[in-house]
Amino acid sequence: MSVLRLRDVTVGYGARTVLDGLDWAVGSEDSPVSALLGPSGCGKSTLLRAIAGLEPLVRGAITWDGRDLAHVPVHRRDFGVVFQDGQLFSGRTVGQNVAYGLRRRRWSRAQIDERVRQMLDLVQLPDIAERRVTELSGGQAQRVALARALAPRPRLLLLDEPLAALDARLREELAFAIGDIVRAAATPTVVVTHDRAEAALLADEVSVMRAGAIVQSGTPTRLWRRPADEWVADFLGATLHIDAQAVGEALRTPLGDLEAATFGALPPGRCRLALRPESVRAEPAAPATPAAPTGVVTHVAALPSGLRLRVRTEALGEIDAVAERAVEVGETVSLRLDPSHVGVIGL
Ligand SMILES: Nc1ncnc2c1ncn2[C@@H]1O[C@H](COP(=O)(O)OP(=O)(O)OP(=O)(O)O)[C@@H](O)[C@H]1O
Repeated sequence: MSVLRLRDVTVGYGARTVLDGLDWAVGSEDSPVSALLGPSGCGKSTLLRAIAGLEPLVRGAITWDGRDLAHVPVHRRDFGVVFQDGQLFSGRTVGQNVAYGLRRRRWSRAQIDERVRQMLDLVQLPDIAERRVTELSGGQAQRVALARALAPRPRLLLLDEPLAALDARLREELAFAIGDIVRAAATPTVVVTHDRAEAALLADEVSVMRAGAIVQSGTPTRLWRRPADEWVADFLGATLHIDAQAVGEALRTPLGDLEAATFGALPPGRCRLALRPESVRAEPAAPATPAAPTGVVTHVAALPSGLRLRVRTEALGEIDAVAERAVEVGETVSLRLDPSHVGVIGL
């Protein structure tokens, strides 16, 4: 599989630098789908536009298979692009939309018909070639936009927040589907999103972007388990950071001991842990030992995923936790860390 490499990529609007010496590589065999994840305004769309050839570089280079793209115009890059709202041609049918890039490339009528059929099968919308695009639901429209972008066999697909305009349930369903579709088409793909769950649903590798630079890349699991710093941990959903100390086989924390071996190689001495609400389990039962950490419940909310609590503790003040059994405000609970939801920062 071919690889897109960015080296020292710098892009600005007027005097303002938006991408600042950015290095990145996407499209490797192991990770055909890469997500670019970052908060609003960090430069994700600018980066996608620079890759597409729509923004000039102030400095640096973008190469495809080692070849510099500086003088390759947008239409010669053979990159497919899908934006947030699909941007289908509203006066045309679904089939005419999917055929658009093929007509421009002067494919024959028979080749176009066959490819349109293949693409609509791929996005699981067979039999709608004759339909007007104004009659489609939001999810169907995004599938058609994907079919249109993939039809001319682009060597790279760029998706800019492709699910942002859809409701939550459809977003999740389509996130899996888009991942399947681009892998089936064997097209390396970059998808821009500000939603960490969407990034994990879609991509093999996630790159976290902050203020014009990539701060960490890795599999979603790697990012949850080993966030590069506290900012990355928070952006990925951490609500608390605590100190921990490796002592023999144990990792000592203000919320009890963990088995150090669970975390793989840890540096000797102190480290910092990133906790999400799911990292802390609260039990209404009294603690087994007097030394076990406890807290008093101050808030309870029933979320679809289970009970979410806020608990006042002596050592750490108010912290977030989850509970499997019903608890009430004012109740004392024992607290236990769930190592499968604990991240170690900065390794
Ligand atoms: N055409 C432009 N002219 C001037 N400034 C721009 C232009 N486009 C973007 N910017 C600025 O560049 C910064 C990065 O914008 P960009 O759209 O790349 O961010 P983003 O991470 O995609 O954000 P979002 O998730 O909100 O779309 C923002 O501060 C934005 O205001």
